[in-house]
Order: sequence, then structure tokens, then C-alpha cells
Amino acid sequence: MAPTLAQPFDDSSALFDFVINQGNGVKGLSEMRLKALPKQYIQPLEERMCMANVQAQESIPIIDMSNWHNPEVAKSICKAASKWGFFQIVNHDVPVEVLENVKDATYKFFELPAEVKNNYSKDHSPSNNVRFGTSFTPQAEKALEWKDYLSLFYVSKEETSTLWPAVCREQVLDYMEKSEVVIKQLLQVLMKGLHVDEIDETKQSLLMGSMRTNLNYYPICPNPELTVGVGRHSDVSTLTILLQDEIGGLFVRGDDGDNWIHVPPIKGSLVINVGDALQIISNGKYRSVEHRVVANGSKNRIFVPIFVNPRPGDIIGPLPELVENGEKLIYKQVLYSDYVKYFFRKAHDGKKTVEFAEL
Ligand SMILES: O=C(O)CCC(=O)C(=O)O
Ligand SMILES: [Fe+2]
Repeated sequence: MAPTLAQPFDDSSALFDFVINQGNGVKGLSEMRLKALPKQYIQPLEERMCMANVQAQESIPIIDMSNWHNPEVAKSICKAASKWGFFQIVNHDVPVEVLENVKDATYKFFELPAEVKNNYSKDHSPSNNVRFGTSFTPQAEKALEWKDYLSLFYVSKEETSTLWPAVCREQVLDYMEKSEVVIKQLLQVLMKGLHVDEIDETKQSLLMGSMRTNLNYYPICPNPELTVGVGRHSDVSTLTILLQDEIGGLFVRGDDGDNWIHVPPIKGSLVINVGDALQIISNGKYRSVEHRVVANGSKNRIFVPIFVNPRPGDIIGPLPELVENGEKLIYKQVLYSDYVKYFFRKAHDGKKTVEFAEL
């Protein structure tokens, strides 16, 4: 039952209990129609998005994938991955209905009662591969983020049928399976751009050996300007495929200091971004770029990223082809699971995670 006091969450343990332990999430807070944002969500000034820093004239590239073989298209993909770290793709092979179905399934999951969603929380989920949660790492954060999520790490079809929530299982699987085609096309092009013509088994594992899909839910927020949906970070993936709804709110750091570029929703498109693992593997040729999500005062927003990753047990480092070329190496070899642990142990802190792999 939600507390009914005027300012119910002065006490952080009451807030944690309601939001985290009982599984209400920020969605539960949002539905209480609080007059003011609980103080635990108030971000320091420097972490709030200042609209004066938004560069309205700039936009990340939009790439038509129907001709992905074409050398000009391939060139524009590699250029976008090195200059912006972000681009949108249109006319890709993932059917629109698959995207619409996974968005509907995301709403359905978050509409479940708190006690049902809570069966998938850190304390109750039967597996680490399925996790319902809120914010990013509440235990390590000075200020919380206005976001709930369900994270689904794919192991096998058998496991999905026993562990994944039935309301979204098939839709998420379908979205992941159908996206594989475009993931392979992109990785093939990006590897060619590094003069690597063949993706053998070792490279295939490094580039796309494991996948995780998150269903992110950003409910209406009482004081969106005081908090964030997701704080500044870069992803730990090789590539991230992002499906956003029509609300918008994702910002990417531009290339001259503190300027941010909005990623406008385009129906049927997918946003692609380079993650830290690909930055390391490519010895810095492709860049994982900081991004953040603002909270919204009038609309609920969903967002469904697929994180394409190395396998946890893979050693990542600059590809042997780049080492043989005599390039100056920026990164060392690190165990991917150590890298990921390091990312999740701290609050979002911009691009700092990649220092873990610097020489
Ligand atoms: O919701 C979004 O727009 C992006 C979320 C994100 O950056 C992430 O989950 O890594
Ligand atoms: Fe991200």
C-alpha cells in the first residue's frame, strides 16, 4: 500500500522499501501523483540536462540499410561509428510489426502488479539472467535515476521458456532473432572498415557472443528538470540496437565539449550505437559516445535496447590485425566479465569505465 503522507519519503529507508523492496519502482511513485520529486532523485546541478547546451542544428546520421553492400553506404556506417558513435538506420530488415509487438509487450510487463514484477527482482528472481529493477545501481548512487527496467540475458530458448515473463517472452525473442540479421550486416561492414575481411568464430564470439535485452520504462515525473532518466554513460556492449517510442528524450554528446544532440524518434527506425567493447577491440577507431536520457513531465516513455556483447569469459583487446599493423595500442587485454563488473559497481560516470582497459 502506498504511503499517504504529504511528503512521504523524507526517510530514505521508507522510499527504498516502497520502490525497491516492494517492487513498485518509480512507476509506483509516478502513480501516486506526488507534488514534488522525492529528494533522493534530485541530481546535482552538473548532472541535469541544461537545454542551453542542446545543439538543435546538429543531428546524428540516418543511414538507409537497403543498400548496405554499397561501398558508399558502408563508408557512411564506418564514418558514423568513428565520428559520432551513434546513427539511426532505416529500411533495415527488422519488420515493423516485430518492433510494435515488443513495444506492446513492454507496456504489458510494466502494467503487471508490483508483486508480480517483484518476482523478478534481485532478491527474488530465480536467475541472475532475469532482473527487474529500478534506477541503475541504487546502492552505489548518490542520486537515483527515474527509470524502471527488466533485463533479460539470453542463454538458450529452453531457459527463456522457463524463466522469462510470459507477457513479453516471445516478443523479445522475436525482436532479438530478427535483429541478428542487421547486427551481422553492421559488424561485417565495421570489420571491413578495419581491413578485417573475415569474421571467424573467435571474432564472432568477441563481437556478438552474448546478448541482453532491456525493457526500460520512464514514467511521468513530477519535476523532470531536477532529475535524469539515465545519467551520462557509455554502454559496455560492442553495439547497442535501440528501439525508442515516439516520445524522444535521448541525448548524445556532440564533438565539442558540453554540447548535446537529441536523437529524434523516427517511426520504424533503430538507433545504433558503438559500445566500449567495440571501442577497445577497434583500438579507438570506433567510439563509444556518452549519452543520457531526460525525464518527462507529461508522458510515459519506453525504450528497448539490445546490448550485443562479447561472451563474459572472452578476453577483449585490440584485434590482432591492428596489433600486426604496428599501430600504437591504446588498450590492454581485459576479461570482459571484469570490465562489466567494474561498470556495474559504480554509479553512471560518463566515459570513465573505459579507463579500466587503458594502457
Ligand atoms: O532509454 C534510452 O533512450 C537509452 C537507455 C540507455 O542508454 C541504456 O539503457 O543504456
Ligand atoms: Fe546506454
